[in-house]
Amino acid sequence: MYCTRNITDSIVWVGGSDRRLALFENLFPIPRGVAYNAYLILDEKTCLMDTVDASIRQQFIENVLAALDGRTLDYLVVNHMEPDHCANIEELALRFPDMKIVGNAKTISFIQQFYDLDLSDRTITVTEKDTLSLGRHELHFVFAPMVHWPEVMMSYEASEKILFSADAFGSFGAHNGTLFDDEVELDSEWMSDARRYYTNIVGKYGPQVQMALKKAAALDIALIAPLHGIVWRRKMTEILEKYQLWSTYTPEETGVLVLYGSMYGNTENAANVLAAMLADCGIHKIAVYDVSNTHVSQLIAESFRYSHIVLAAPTYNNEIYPAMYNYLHDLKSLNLQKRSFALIENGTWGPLSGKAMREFLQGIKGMTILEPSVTIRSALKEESRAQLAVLADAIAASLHS
Ligand SMILES: Cc1cc2nc3c(=O)[nH]c(=O)nc-3n(C[C@H](O)[C@H](O)[C@H](O)COP(=O)(O)O)c2cc1C
Repeated sequence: MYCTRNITDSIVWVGGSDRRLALFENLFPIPRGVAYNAYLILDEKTCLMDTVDASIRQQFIENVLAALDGRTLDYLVVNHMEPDHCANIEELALRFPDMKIVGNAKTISFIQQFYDLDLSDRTITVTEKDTLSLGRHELHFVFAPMVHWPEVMMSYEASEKILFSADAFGSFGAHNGTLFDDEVELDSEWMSDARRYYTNIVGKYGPQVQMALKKAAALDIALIAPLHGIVWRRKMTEILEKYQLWSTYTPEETGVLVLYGSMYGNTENAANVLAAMLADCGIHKIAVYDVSNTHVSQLIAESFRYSHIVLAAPTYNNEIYPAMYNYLHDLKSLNLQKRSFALIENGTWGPLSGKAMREFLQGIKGMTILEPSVTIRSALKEESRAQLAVLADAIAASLHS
């Protein structure tokens, strides 16, 4: 049975949710599931804005057919060619032989790479200068290359002022019947999932997101309809402000993120002691995570959030403890910048993890390493505890500067 909601009188959400998938992109845990959004515009012409993942194909087709109510589908606009949004192009092409597929030149070439579909006479290739009239509704195309694939575009519907934003402004999380930002717990649920989605999937492309935000700023937008997560209509400013911070790598919180790895508990002890010292210094925005039992996508999201990051890791075969290494690798490849770090190393016979972490951080833009770096030889002693106290003071001074 179909399951749809209207986002306006003439535009229907025809997407769906998957609560069975454990890992999005086979990488990211999604305990709250994930939604794949698609939208059908009903006018003199009918126009579908993207499709959905193969996992919810049946629900999606039922939704589209119900919303069409016997009409045919004239256009499919493909804003993003990632398979979780384009998995039903073939199915729709077969069901609606007269349907035209609308995309930019890259989109059309990607369709041919993914599918064996005869596209002759079926495609409309658009540029940013083109418009597509559906009757009362008119679509304009706003290219957003590398947010986060090269073909990505957003479509702006001028009569109802709707931005179909592709993956931008999307989030993990299945819909609970609710669809709009004013129907959900924004801060406790959706914003943290939007942060984890953005930072891990789009985070590397801050400059490209900035370009897309500038283009969006020139539009009069009443509603943002992304391909994942909630539809933004009342709290658009909140997500736009977050995108401004995330895409410029500006911390959301002036506070301290303490990340530690530990086998026998001694580095963990040092992390806890430092956190307590920071609290004694009057710092209360502190978050402590064990890198071994917190998914790296959460560590990345928190790293985009906090201004100061303490890394505490044992030495492991003359290298960085593997779970910390894995985090650092992601952090660097996702291009995080403008952070103050502090380092705590541990080792029993030749501590080297501090030096190795320092080298790893060296290439990060706008990065400061606060001194002293603390060395622990197996377990914290009075001497290394005193070093931690000096480090806590240095972090406090940096936070208050
Ligand atoms: C597989 C393995 C490799 C290690 N490699 C080194 C090393 O190269 N250099 C060193 O000083 N300690 C090394 N250690 C020892 C730990 O780094 C050291 O005991 C540290 O204090 C452990 O901290 P923790 O109590 O937080 O787990 C190694 C330990 C293990 C299990």
